[in-house]
Amino acid sequence: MSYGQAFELWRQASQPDWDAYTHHPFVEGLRDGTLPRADFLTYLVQDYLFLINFSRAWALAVVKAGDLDEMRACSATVHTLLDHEMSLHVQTCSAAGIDIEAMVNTPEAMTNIAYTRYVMDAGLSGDFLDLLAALMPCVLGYGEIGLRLARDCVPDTPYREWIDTYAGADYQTACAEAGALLDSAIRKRLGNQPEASPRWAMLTKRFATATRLEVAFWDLGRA
Ligand SMILES: Cc1ncc(CN)c(N)n1
Repeated sequence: MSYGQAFELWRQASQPDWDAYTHHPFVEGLRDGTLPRADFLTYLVQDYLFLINFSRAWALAVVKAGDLDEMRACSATVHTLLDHEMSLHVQTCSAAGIDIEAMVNTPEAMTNIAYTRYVMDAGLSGDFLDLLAALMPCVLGYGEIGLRLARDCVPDTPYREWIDTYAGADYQTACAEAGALLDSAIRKRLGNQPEASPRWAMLTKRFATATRLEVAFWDLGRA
């Protein structure tokens, strides 16, 4: 599955952090089923809080978009986050006796604050491309992780539902559309040779920083 040209270039430029993100011990624990349930639930509650702020950042992308097609693509992502991805968190936590009130009343971990506010700042202080560069590791990294784990996980991992959410058609379509949005937004603003633009290095750096914040986010589940 390809998520577009800019993603491929930024992904390569962000090594070895990209692999540290997508092959983190937490991810391997999901794959082989050894991740302790308590760690998973700690992560899921923090991730629920993360997704609330992350949805706000995609809503900011609607504001920063340059035309109706970009607005539609960003608002579709807000909808996917709020009405699909977060259901996984609510249902899994509810089955473990953690209700929504308990989730929203959990204090945000510092790493969580650092990540979502970094993304929000990219959008507030920068333009649409700055914001997209900071948003992409989240969306596309989980797409890549989901596909790999669906292929390589042990058959009886208790984390099959999580894996299926990110490997599933809905999430993979969202990834393909996000990658296409990124390529088209770059082409519209920087032309056909974006790597030659003076902005390219900063955009690459934003993607790399968000990737490092993803690595740190997995560690929340180990608290
Ligand atoms: C921290 C984080 N990064 C990415 C995703 C996938 N949208 C997520 N749910 N949480």
